[in-house]
Amino acid sequence: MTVQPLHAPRPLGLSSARRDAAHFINGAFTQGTSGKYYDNICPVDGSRIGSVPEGGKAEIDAAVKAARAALDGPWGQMSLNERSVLLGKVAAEINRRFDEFLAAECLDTGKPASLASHIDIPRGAANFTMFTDVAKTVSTECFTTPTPDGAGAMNYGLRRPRGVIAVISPWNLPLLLMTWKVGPALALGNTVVVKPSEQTPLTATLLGEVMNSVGIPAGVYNVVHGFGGNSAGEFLTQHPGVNGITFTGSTRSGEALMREAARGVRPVSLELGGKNPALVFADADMDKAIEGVMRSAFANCGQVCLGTERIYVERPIFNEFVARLKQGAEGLRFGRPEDPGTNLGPLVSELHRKKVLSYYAKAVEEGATIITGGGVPDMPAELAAGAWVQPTIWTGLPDDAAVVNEEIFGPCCHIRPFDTEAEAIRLANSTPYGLAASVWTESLSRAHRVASKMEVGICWVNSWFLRDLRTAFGGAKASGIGREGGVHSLEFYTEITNVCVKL
Ligand SMILES: NC(=O)C1=CN([C@@H]2O[C@H](COP(=O)(O)OP(=O)(O)OC[C@H]3O[C@@H](n4cnc5c(N)ncnc54)[C@H](O)[C@@H]3O)[C@@H](O)[C@H]2O)C=CC1
Ligand SMILES: O=C(O)/C=C/C=C(\O)C(=O)O
Repeated sequence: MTVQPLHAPRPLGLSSARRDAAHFINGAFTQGTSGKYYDNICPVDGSRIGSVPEGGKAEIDAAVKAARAALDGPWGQMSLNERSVLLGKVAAEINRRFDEFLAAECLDTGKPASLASHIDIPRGAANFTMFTDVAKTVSTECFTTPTPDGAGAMNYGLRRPRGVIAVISPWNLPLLLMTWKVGPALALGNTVVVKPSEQTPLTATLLGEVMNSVGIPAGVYNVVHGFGGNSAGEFLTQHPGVNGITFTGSTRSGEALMREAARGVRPVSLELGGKNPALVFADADMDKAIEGVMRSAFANCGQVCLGTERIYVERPIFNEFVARLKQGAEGLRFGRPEDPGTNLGPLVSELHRKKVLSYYAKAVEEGATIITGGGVPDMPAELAAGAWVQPTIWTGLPDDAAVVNEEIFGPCCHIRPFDTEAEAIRLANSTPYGLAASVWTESLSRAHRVASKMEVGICWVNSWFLRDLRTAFGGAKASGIGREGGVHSLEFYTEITNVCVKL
């Protein structure tokens, strides 16, 4: 494990004025009326980035009312083509202000700029262009229906926006995951109230400036900051003016949110936790498998819901695989986000570090062999207050160990050997979760056979996080309800009215 040499960090390009978050309601930035604030802390070094206002019922009510008024006003009158032009401008403006978005995301999360500039910010922009294209090309159904008089009837579907959408988003890929919901919601004519994660308020705030500068009408995009339970998040999901709720985050919060959504029978789209397996067969291309599994276990410091925390390796290649993954993990470089050589940032917060370290301790109690890591790295004094943890690999745990069954959301994984394809499939599926899996094999028929048996929403073969935004994205079992992406987003963000015309 190496620690980045400390050079003077290049400025992250965010002016001090933008380090304090603000609500964005009805096209205006506001601190709200609750009078409550909390500090936004940078996980790289524990420094204070700025302040964040905590919204209460008044801010949520104002945001929902603004969203409703926009729906009833100019936004609701716009054609898909007009919305498409405006959302294209949003994407272009994010790209024009790329460095500011990058700086904001890196400050909030501590993630390497090399990662955020490759994934988070470009995807944040792309999420605004992709869904108008889908909406323009996907037709609704049409049936001709025989009637007793012989004249018949014609049925056709009309899509209408669902209304005011509550977007509750997490901290691990803040801009990417928030716009993954805001993009399609707006493309399809809805308006939104966003409650970003309390830990990553900056890019959602910055997006308010973009919305105003390209002429998105006031009230279409609203942001209220705050916490989840008994705070802005819960007040938003409870608000009777909200017509649908879309959420990415933990399964436990998803359950709470679903209870709120039951009032008024509001639809939910939930993308929740995972305990994702990788199956590595003896015929896999070892270099590709190591590269892919390295990313899936350690990218974003393991804080990706699609990440791999359980690795099953066919016995003949088990020792080699473990040795090579260990070598890879030990080659990762901690450092400040702006240092180009950094490929491992801190966890998002000290609180999350406590959770991850509690699993590191539990692994020892449960009898794991620590192949590498297992603790906190020695960091230079300037970074010592950051939320750093070592990338960690374990072997030797029983299948019922907590560490093998519960989502940790850190840079860690357990590796276990298997002997038969049937055993690998059984192990992969023996979890309440069902978000993602990856299968590594050079056998075409095995790849298709095993993929078809995975009880997950997304199965990659010989890859990981290879995303086509037109595909269905979401989780099976306790990993979620519903799918978003491409035409699937149309299902959640619109209501279909069937028109039946008697001829
Ligand atoms: N993408 C994913 O799958 C993510 C999974 N997680 C998992 O969740 C664990 C806990 O992390 P948290 O930050 O607490 O995630 P969380 O799921 O509690 O938070 C995600 C979002 O939901 C909001 N929220 C929480 N409770 C709510 C409620 N009752 N009503 C409305 N909104 C609510 C939060 O304010 C935040 O905006 C992590 O350790 C990780 O295992 C966390 C973040 C993302
Ligand atoms: O939409 C994507 O490509 C990425 C999704 C990642 C998550 O949902 C997550 O990490 O929570």
